[in-house]
Amino acid sequence: MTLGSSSGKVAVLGAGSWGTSFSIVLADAGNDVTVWARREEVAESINESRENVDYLPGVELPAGIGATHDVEKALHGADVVVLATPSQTLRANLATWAPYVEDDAVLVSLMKGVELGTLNRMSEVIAQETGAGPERIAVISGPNLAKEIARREPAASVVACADESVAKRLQQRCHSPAFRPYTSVDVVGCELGGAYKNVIGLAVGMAVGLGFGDNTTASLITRGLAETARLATRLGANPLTLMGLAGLGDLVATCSSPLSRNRTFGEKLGQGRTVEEIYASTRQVAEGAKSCSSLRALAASHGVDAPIAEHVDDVVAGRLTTQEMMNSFIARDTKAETD
Ligand SMILES: NC(=O)C1=CN([C@@H]2O[C@H](COP(=O)(O)OP(=O)(O)OC[C@H]3O[C@@H](n4cnc5c(N)ncnc54)[C@H](O)[C@@H]3O)[C@@H](O)[C@H]2O)C=CC1
Ligand SMILES: O=C(CO)COP(=O)(O)O
Repeated sequence: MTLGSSSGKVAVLGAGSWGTSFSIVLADAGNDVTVWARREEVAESINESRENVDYLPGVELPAGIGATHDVEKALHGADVVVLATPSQTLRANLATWAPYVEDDAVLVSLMKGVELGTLNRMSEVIAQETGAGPERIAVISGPNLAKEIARREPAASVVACADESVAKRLQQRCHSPAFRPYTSVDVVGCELGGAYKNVIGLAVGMAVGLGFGDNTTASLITRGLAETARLATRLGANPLTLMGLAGLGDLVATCSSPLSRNRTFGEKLGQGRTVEEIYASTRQVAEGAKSCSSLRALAASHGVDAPIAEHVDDVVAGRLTTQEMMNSFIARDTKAETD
């Protein structure tokens, strides 16, 4: 199956907030979209009421979107497969899904996390579990808060694939009246920008929860970007990617918006809630709460200094309080800004 540039069948695997919102983008761009939902009742509700009541209540889904609980049906005839589950579940899911993926279909990750244990990025997990080469693996990442995208508020994003011609065809497949994708060949930079901004979002949320203002959050955002760029460039990313939509753009959206689950998770921690209480209060994923640990380990394995990932991981693991984290940031050994 060869990737077309105008329209075609797209399978979106994962009917949470982002899988459903991105399905709207794809349908608006002219694709025939089938969303796979883990729970049968979610698929039924999308087909019958044109709404995903659990993850995107109040948003009418366009006619170009159908839903199913049957993954084989979703994948049949799809030349683009969009992966939109929580990062830590991807490997186990792909083990089941891979036999049904059409030969040559392009696999697109929307996920913003790094796998615990293996420290693999999502594109690496996809390659290992499906055998797809880099020309069949892409990432879409940028400042794309699901609820705003679902309301068709204008936004831009990055479509990254090692094969630029594939990135260009995918760009056409998801260019809608409200969604403007740019191409990139920097898969590593886009993935690490997306995963790291969640950890910085947690730290900013903690600062907000503690009652601190814009100096504190701007300092965390700026040093967070430096930390992200330090690790990403060590792993081969183009530094300019981190200054772009998948780096700075997404960092700003996440750290500024009350819609961000990661920022909200951090804010609750700053207000004194426990990690267990926060997990119990929402069914939605806050990727940074897991990826703080994998990014910390990834940075350590490459000898990269990652104080924000380290401190956030310590808070999430209960080894530090949020106030101790802030005190420790200020008390660290002093250094030059550009070191
Ligand atoms: N929500 C947003 O604004 C954005 C989210 N993302 C990323 O997209 C990915 C998915 O996030 P959301 O859709 O927002 O999460 P969500 O929490 O809203 O939905 C997750 C979906 O995955 C399903 N799921 C949970 N565990 C599963 C498992 N073990 N196997 C299969 N499916 C499972 C859930 O039923 C749900 O449909 C994350 O990596 C997130 O960082 C990226 C850009 C924007
Ligand atoms: O990735 C996102 C926006 O680009 C969504 O952020 P949260 O997962 O923190 O809600």
